[in-house]
Amino acid sequence: MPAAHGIQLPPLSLPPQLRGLPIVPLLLTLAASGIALHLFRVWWRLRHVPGPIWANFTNIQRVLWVTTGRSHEIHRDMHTKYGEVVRFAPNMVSLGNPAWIPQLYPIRPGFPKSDFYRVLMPFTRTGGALPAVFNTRDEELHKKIKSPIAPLFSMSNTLPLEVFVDKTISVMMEQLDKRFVDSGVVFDLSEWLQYFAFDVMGTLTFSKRYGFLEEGRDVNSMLSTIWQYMKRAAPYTQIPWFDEIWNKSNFMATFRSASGFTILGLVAKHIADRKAARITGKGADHGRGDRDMLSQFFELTTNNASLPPWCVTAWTFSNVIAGSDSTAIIMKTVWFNLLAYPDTLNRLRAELLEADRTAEGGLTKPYPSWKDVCDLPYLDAVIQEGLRMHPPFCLPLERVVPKGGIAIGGNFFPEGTVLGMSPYVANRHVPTFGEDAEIWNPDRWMVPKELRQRREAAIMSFGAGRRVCLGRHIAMLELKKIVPALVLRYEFDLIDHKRYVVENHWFFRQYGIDVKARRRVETESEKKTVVVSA
Ligand code: HEM
Repeated sequence: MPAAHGIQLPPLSLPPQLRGLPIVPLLLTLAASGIALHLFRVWWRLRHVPGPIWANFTNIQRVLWVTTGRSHEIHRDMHTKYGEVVRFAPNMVSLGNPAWIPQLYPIRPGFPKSDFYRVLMPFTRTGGALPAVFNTRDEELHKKIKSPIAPLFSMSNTLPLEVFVDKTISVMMEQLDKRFVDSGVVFDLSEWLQYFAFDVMGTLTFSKRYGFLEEGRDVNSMLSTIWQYMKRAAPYTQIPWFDEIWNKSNFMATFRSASGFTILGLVAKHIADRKAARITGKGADHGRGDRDMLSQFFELTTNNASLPPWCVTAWTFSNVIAGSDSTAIIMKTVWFNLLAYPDTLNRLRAELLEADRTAEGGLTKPYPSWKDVCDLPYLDAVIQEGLRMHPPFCLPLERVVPKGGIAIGGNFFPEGTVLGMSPYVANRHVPTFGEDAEIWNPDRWMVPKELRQRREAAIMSFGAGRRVCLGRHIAMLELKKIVPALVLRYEFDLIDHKRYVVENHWFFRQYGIDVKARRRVETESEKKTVVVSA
């Protein structure tokens, strides 16, 4: 043994009583016993819950499910195989019966979101992880940042925004007419619906379209950036402790751009521009005294000093990330299915034409107003069915069982267990939605009131309870505006329904609604149009 600083170290040797024992095998046995004991305890905790064997011991398989892009179907198949309660991971159980929604997603606090949602927080080296209304798990903080903006999203505050939806519709139609109508050019309708949904949210939030519709492309790669962000984040949601080390540490962020950074950059730019405009007195105003949402966000912080300084960023980030893709996904689902099932499209068009004939003065021109169409039963059924078929968020919406544990459906889940229900699974629950739950059938909503209400309460597309979607009225406004507007103006020929592709990485993505467009021959009443300027 070499001397350190001249001190002679004694040779390493075992105590005499241990000499002769097989130390290495002993250590290995001890380690193996420790691991076996740990795995036994992990399994024991939720041993009563059925599921695939590996789910008792590791999260790895559920991470892999998400990487396939088909986790929604895998989750559904797991429920078909194991029943309404399935163990997906050592501490995570998926529930599949919508009757349990009120227990799992109560209105009262005390059933917080799981670490899944922390993964979805954008992270920067200087600012750390940014909590937004959607992803914060801290219930106090959630209340603090949600309460001030909740009134902005009420139905009565949403309706005045209709004029901006109209403007965006007119830009879309101008572009479709110019580029595709009667030219025989095939285009992907799904892309244009996505451009529309984003440009509507851009208008509502910043008084500016992002320019997707005018340019007919993904300007500044914003759409692909959001998609890449989701795609990258989705597998980590299944193993959040790893995200903490890998994506949410300053050390790692030194070497690569942090998650959500680009979108935050875009949000920050809009906020900075607006601050500058406010100083020069050129803040955005819609001209009717209504201010865009960013202006309203600023006003809220001016009057409330107790709000955290990053509030405006968090609210705006929510609008960009939670409000556009989600609505686009439903628009695409509705349109793909209307085209794939032309009977349903014809029936919807007949309902709209009938309304045009019978309503006093006909439907509002050039696009039906919300008031004209909001109560049309078949339109409503079509939108509900679109929401049911492809909910945009398609992994279990996870919550953590509070102190004392909870019994749901005859199963007891101890405190700390993560429970979740996937909207895709709940929305296909056969006893609730019928044997044909896998298939597009708007008629399932044209049923007696009581059954319809039961189905409405069972649909999980907007989430439920305390954390139900804040923007659902805005989404319904957009959906009930764009669908009739396109139905009345165009005939689309779907080239091949097999080109339609869906992928799920927490958000759904669909593409391949390849169509040719023609102008529909309008009735006399429809020809009485008025011009809406963009
Ligand atoms: C069809 C369109 C939409 C669907 C299906 C949808 C779906 C959802 C779902 C499922 C949740 C709850 C997620 C959970 O529990 O983990 C949610 C929350 C939320 N959504 Fe939406 N959303 C849509 C449109 C919008 C729009 C247009 C906005 C904003 C303009 C928006 C803003 C929000 C916000 C802020 C939350 C968080 C609410 C909270 O935690 O208190 N959403 N949405």
